[in-house]
Amino acid sequence: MRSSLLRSVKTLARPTTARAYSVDSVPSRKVTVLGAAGGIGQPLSLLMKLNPLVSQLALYDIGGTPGVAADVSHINSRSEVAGYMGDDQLGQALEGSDVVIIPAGVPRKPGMTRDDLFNINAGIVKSLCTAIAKYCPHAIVNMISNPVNSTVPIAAEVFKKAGIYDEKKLFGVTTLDVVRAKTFYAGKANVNVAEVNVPVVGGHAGVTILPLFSQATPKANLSQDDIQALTKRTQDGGTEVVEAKAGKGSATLSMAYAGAIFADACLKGLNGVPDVVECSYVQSTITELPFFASKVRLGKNGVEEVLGLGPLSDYEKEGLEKLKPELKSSIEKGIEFAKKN
Ligand SMILES: NC(=O)C1=CN([C@@H]2O[C@H](COP(=O)(O)OP(=O)(O)OC[C@H]3O[C@@H](n4cnc5c(N)ncnc54)[C@H](O)[C@@H]3O)[C@@H](O)[C@H]2O)C=CC1
Ligand SMILES: O=C([O-])CC(=O)C(=O)O
Repeated sequence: MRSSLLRSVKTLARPTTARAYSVDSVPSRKVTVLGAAGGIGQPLSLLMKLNPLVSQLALYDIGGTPGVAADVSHINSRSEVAGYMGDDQLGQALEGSDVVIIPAGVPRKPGMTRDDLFNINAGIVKSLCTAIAKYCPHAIVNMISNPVNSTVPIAAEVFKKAGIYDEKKLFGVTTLDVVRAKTFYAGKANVNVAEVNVPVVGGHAGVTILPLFSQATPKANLSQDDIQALTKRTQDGGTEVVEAKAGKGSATLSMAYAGAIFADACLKGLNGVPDVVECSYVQSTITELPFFASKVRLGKNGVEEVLGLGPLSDYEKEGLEKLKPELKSSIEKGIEFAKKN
């Protein structure tokens, strides 16, 4: 997955006018980024512009999108780029969209939890999802805005109220947890990072992030202390960046990368590429919780199959039980907000 994205980037960066891919064989796909002028939005828009599966790229924000769109549009890759700004243009940005990526909302500052963002971001997500229901009810939605554990249930409720909810099309983007787990594992196990796979399940906040290092490949003989340290570092990865940025926001570049990987997987699934599997926070029955992140097979309609957890170590089993109360209450908080407002 990552290597194919890098291949696309390299191909498109080549200084040649020859087409490195056949546009005719690739279906037209419109991707909309909501929050496109932000810290994540800008590099994510760049990466989506480099993706040859995208034919139309719509960049929406409450401000700043004309500049971002003009800038990105000069890149000599397949997609046509258009910028949209403000409520009046939201419908146009969304109309006909196949995949909507949402990195809109405020990021954390040091000392805050993701849940501290709820009060502002819940309303933003609700209004954007109301517009999605109206203008592109069949689009796949990639939710990045935090707290993901609650914003995905909010989106589901908004879509249910509008009568268009399709659980196969709503995804909480947890790819950054996987990206981090892979990087940290490769460092500790001293293996080639490009070959590493680690599923990360649960949710996207603190202890709800549960990396399954017992299933990591290539296998390495790590001590229990190492596994615990890797688990904690993955769970605290976002906080590590928030603290390093010291008040200037949270992960943006690594998130843009992760968001681009996940959107690319959704597009591949839509286009009928077989065996596209990524971890994502989706409606789920693999535990008693209604939303849960696990490996998901992506297909022409979005989620094709929510895959099970596989064998867990005792440490992971314990982690799974520990995360459930927090994840449950974040889900309930989202549902309650959407029902009340
Ligand atoms: N799922 C994940 O793994 C991650 C999620 N995040 C979350 O992503 C969100 C965005 O983070 P950043 O890009 O760093 O923040 P940012 O503040 O740099 O950018 C957010 C953008 O959203 C825009 N925005 C605000 N209200 C909007 C609305 N109603 N419609 C459209 N756009 C709107 C703002 O104008 C701004 O351009 C935060 O909630 C953050 O916590 C961040 C990193 C990882
Ligand atoms: O930590 C944050 O606030 C942003 C985020 O979700 C991450 O980096 O994983």
